Amino acid sequence: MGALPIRHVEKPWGKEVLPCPFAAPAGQRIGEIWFEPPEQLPDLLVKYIFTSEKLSVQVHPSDAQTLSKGIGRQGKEECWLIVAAEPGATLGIGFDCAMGDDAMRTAALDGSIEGLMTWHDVKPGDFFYIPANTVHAIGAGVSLIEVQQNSDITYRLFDYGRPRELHLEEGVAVSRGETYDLTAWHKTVPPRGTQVLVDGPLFLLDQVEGIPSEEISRRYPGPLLVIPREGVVQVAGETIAPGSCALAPALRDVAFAEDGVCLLARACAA
Ligand SMILES: O=P(O)(O)OC[C@H]1O[C@@H](O)[C@@H](O)[C@@H](O)[C@@H]1O
Repeated sequence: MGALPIRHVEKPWGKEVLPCPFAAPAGQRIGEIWFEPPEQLPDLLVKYIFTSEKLSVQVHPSDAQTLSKGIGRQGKEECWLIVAAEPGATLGIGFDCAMGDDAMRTAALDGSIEGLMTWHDVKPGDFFYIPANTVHAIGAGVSLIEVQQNSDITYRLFDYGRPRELHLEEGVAVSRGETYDLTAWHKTVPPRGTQVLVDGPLFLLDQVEGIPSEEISRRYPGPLLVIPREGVVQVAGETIAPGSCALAPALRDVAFAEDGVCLLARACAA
């Protein structure tokens, strides 16, 4: 119980200098900080992502697609809360115009896929849910918190010529050549206040200011992850500060500060 172990993941698009309270080990370009999923809540992975360059143009399969391929129980849906963004920072999500498989394959091969995607300007507090099969590429100059299904199945369609593996056929097979529906999947999250960010069907995510209401308590009847954003929380007596993520056996084991803000997350029953 308590603070989850942290894993630093090097990425070609990561950063050698991370924003406070994080620190990259000397000489390493860290792109992701993972909080190792605990046994009691194995289906969710929380990460901080820090970018100095664009990530690959990529797509993830759904639960049904991974199951039918025999490559696991979970596909990968994910969501992003932007915590910092340099001026002009963007995220590529979906396409400006509808596109078929052949056009997508050709565009991925010649790199024009980047220009066909819709690049959304971002600022702190922007929140995006990325359903499986949505083609996406996080841009340069952002720090974000990602909550995702605990699966590492990423199909890269295009990687700006970096010498990493691509997964063109698998990727095209599960990609939707569609516009991203901002009305359905984007929210604006003020730095304070209580707000439901994700309401299933795969997981729940809430921002909570102060002491959780009865309504929030009903959404979290069992083990949950607590991610402080502003101020510390105590989880079973352990102090958890911003930049950490803790497992709590239940909401009653968490002492929230009246003026604190944190994120709560749990997976939905399979
Ligand atoms: O394939 P690269 O560019 O390293 O990006 C991989 C990363 O992409 C992001 O969109 C998220 O899905 C992360 O969970 C993932 O680790």
